[in-house]
Amino acid sequence: MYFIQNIDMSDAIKFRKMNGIEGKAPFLIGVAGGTASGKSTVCKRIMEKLGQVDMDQTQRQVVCISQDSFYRELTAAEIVKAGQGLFNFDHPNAFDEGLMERTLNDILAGKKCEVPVYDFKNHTTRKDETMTIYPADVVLFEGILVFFFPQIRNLFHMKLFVDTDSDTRLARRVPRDIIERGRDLEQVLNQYMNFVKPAFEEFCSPTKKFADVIIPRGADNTVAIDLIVQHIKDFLTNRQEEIIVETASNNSTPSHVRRAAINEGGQFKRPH
Ligand SMILES: Nc1ncnc2c1ncn2[C@@H]1O[C@H](COP(=O)(O)OP(=O)(O)O)[C@@H](O)[C@H]1O
Ligand SMILES: O=c1ccn([C@@H]2O[C@H](COP(=O)(O)O)[C@@H](O)[C@H]2O)c(=O)[nH]1
Repeated sequence: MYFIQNIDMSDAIKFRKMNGIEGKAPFLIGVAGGTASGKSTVCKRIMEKLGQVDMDQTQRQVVCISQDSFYRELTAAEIVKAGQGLFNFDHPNAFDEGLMERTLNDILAGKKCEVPVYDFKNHTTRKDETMTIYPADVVLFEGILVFFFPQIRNLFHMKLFVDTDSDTRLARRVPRDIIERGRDLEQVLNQYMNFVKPAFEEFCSPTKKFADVIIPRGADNTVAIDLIVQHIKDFLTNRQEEIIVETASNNSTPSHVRRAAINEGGQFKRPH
């Protein structure tokens, strides 16, 4: 058994990625938690600490997808209700469970996927735009109900629950929905009291028991985030080692790439 000291991508890994020879299933991490608990912010911190944010999308080893992309298309009558804050976006029926499951299975099969982009202002997915998800080694999937559906929950290799108290969540949701999602104060508060809070208690909060790691205080909890980042780094290091060994011994790989993999192997350190 050998260890690699850095996690930079080698020529061997780049060759495989560019030629679609990804093969290996990514490590799939589910990130659940109530609205405005800090799920996206925690995922952003993890990506930042892994040096993924400024990287080209095609080269990223870690990618993040939101469950918001999987809100189902509403009927004309439902869109009118949504505009009045009278549609329940916090109920499991608001999501396209089938599309979510098919997409995650494609991602686990190492396929490149197109994911819808959700428009909160109009309560619909953008007709002319999708987000391309390139094969990666680690995929974060965040959303209020990512642990609710058993078929989806069972796909995760690691489950995180961002646990932020409801006062803080409401205090963050109000300005966010007004500034970023085009709502007014009355609409936000009515929706919160009628749908968001009851649905959190009925559908989201009970899924905390499925989590492997609960993150109190969300992105403020740097200790928890650092532990998770270290776990991902360990996974990436092991994955890189496996790919280098396979590439170096695979005769269909061009010889210069095999040589690069063997050279990378020269950096291996024997354990003490
Ligand atoms: N630790 C924090 N301190 C202050 N503001 C935060 C913190 N975490 C998140 N926020 C803010 O709260 C809002 C909701 O956070 P976000 O990460 O989008 O939550 P979620 O993805 O769970 O809905 C955003 O405006 C974000 O900037
Ligand atoms: O059209 C929509 C769709 C969703 N919502 C609300 O969004 C949150 C989930 O997103 P978070 O980023 O996790 O807060 C959910 O509570 C829905 O109520 C919406 O208001 N309008």
